[in-house]
Amino acid sequence: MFYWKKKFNFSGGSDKGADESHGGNNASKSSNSKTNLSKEKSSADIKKHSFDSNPGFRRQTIVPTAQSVVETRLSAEISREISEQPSRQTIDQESKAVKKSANLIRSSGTDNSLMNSQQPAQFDISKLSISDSNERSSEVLTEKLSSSQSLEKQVSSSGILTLKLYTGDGFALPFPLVYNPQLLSRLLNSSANKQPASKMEELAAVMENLKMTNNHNDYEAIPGNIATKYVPSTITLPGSSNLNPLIYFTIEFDNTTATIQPESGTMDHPVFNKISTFDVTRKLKHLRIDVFCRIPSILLPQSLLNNAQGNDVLEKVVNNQDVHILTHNLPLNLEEYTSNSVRLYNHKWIQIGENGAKLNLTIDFKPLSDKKLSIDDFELLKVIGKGSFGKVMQVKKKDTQKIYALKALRKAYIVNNSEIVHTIAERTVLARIECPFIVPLKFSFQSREKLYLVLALINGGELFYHLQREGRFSLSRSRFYTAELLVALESLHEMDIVYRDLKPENILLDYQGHIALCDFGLCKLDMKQDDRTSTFCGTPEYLAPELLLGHGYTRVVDWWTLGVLLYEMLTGLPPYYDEDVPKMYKKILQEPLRFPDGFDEDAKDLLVRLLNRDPAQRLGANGAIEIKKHPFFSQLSWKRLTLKGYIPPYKPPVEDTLDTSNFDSEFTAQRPVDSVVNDFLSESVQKQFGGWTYVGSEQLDSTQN
Ligand SMILES: Nc1ncnc2c1ncn2[C@@H]1O[C@H](COP(=O)(O)OP(=O)(O)OP(=O)(O)O)[C@@H](O)[C@H]1O
Repeated sequence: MFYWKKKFNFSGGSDKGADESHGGNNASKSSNSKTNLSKEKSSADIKKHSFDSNPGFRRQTIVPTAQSVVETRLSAEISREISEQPSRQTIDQESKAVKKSANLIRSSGTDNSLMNSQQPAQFDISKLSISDSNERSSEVLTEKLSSSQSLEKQVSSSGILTLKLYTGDGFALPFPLVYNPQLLSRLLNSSANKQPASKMEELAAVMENLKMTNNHNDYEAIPGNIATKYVPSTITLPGSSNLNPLIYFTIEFDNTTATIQPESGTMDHPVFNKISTFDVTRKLKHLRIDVFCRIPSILLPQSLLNNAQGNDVLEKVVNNQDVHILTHNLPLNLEEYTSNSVRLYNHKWIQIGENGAKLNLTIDFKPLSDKKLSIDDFELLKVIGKGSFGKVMQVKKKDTQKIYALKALRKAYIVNNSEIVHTIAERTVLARIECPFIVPLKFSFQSREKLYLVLALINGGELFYHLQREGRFSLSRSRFYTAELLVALESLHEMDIVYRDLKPENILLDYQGHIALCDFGLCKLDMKQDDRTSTFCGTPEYLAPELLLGHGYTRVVDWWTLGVLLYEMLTGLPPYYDEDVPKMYKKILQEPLRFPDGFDEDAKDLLVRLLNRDPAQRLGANGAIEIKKHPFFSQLSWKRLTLKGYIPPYKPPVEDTLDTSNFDSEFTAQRPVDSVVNDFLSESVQKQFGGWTYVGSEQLDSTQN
């Protein structure tokens, strides 16, 4: 898409030094050498950057700053112009500039033929509301901290879960394999765990038998349930000394995943003898087990290869992608165990598939006292991204060997940019929320200079990166992501949290291709159904009209952004995009919503309703359920979706948790260090970070560490 090409070439503005160690809140964002626009940069600044050869434009979030107030005024002025109300008599220095921009916009000319549902809402714009500066005051901070303190359970829920996986049995493939004795015997012999030659003889007899019973002379396919008995679980491909698993398992707890590959055995009967540990910081009810196969297409019968098109599973094999075989949620009931170590399963055979597939395993849970963590408890592996206030690294927790994402934030920058409230809000939201589509916080801790968030590592890449590569997504893929995001936003709203910054840049894909929403820096807490706020923040392309008009908005703004995202996924372009940001704001406020020819009717209807400029009439104004009931989602079972029960339409290429190939090499090539800083912060400032620490229970401590 042209837009993506342009975005990809969007030139960064001032580069004030992105390194967290070198200061500045101007860090470039992750992926593809982001623009180095400061987080404070207004959208008016953004428009000034020319499209040239600088790769990797990511849209910048606007956070509430003095500049935002100017922006709010600008928006109000624009709407004043649009509504053709008389402009203000007295013009101060700031509003002069504003007026100039507004005139500029007017002279550019617009199409005023509005669709009915797109009529700009009639807001009273006569009085300007200034940015919700209360949100930033330290009194409010103290209030928020104490309210989150009282809201949180003071029960410890931390511990370590140890899983020992011994062996499996009864795994079948969802498609047949080629019966090519030569190829198969080569495979059997090349495998690290050579199968006895008698296996080939046995298979020949089975095939002979099948041929007879099917009365079929040229039978070339071994049925999927029989093939697995003869094909090794791991093979060494010619010319390689690496062991390649043909079947592998992922164990997922609280979005932290372990990939377990067999060490020997057949696909039907894999032998593992592997141990994996998980940090428990919340007592989830299940451990999720997924089984995948990775079959080289050479093993598919020619007749299947010829007919692979249109068959999801076969297309994956042809394209060298892994195929999902089955999912099982293993009950844990951890909430029953708080003080004693317990063996939950003892060498037990667990039935995990309908057709007799089972696993033999042991699971132990050991509660831990809430030990405070420090950076020394982690091995720093790779830099994977940059946020505005610091970098994000892939790390290994030394005791459990689990891989996480660690976000380090420098306190001095947070204080200098009056971001304490938003930072604490991010940590609070992450600790409270239990939604499968939101990246969970595992731990948070602090030093005198820095704050640290330890998050599940989501390594399938940003949705932004995938959309950028592919230009647009298919209808079913867009529907899948929209549905999972709808559930994520719904769970935030249920906790009276408004998200405010939905965009592909803040959405990660996990190793299976499910959504994980990240970056909660713009969330606002305690926003009940009809509560209003007026902070001017978000991302220009995604700003809702009521937010632009600056007269207060409710959490319904999130449904507008969901509409913008769906439109962008389907067309490759946000609905009212313009290079010139003030023009874009004007379009958001008044331009009709247009669709390309042949646009799906249900999608169109949903978008018209989500992108309704009147928040009171917008779909979702009465809760997420309204959106869930729309015909666009009629084929979905929301229950199944919420259990991650649908196989994602796209599986990112992810080997295991160590795999960082979906992150920009600009970051992964950097040396992972926790930079030493010597900022001095007074005790009273330090106190404001008192509630940061989290090790599984809401320990809102008042001490430094
Ligand atoms: N849990 C995670 N797993 C994998 N990558 C992550 C994770 N969290 C963040 N990242 C990567 O690090 C980048 C920066 O993180 P994030 O957006 O949270 O920082 P930020 O400072 O809040 O950014 P912003 O400047 O948008 O406020 C993300 O874009 C993403 O690529």
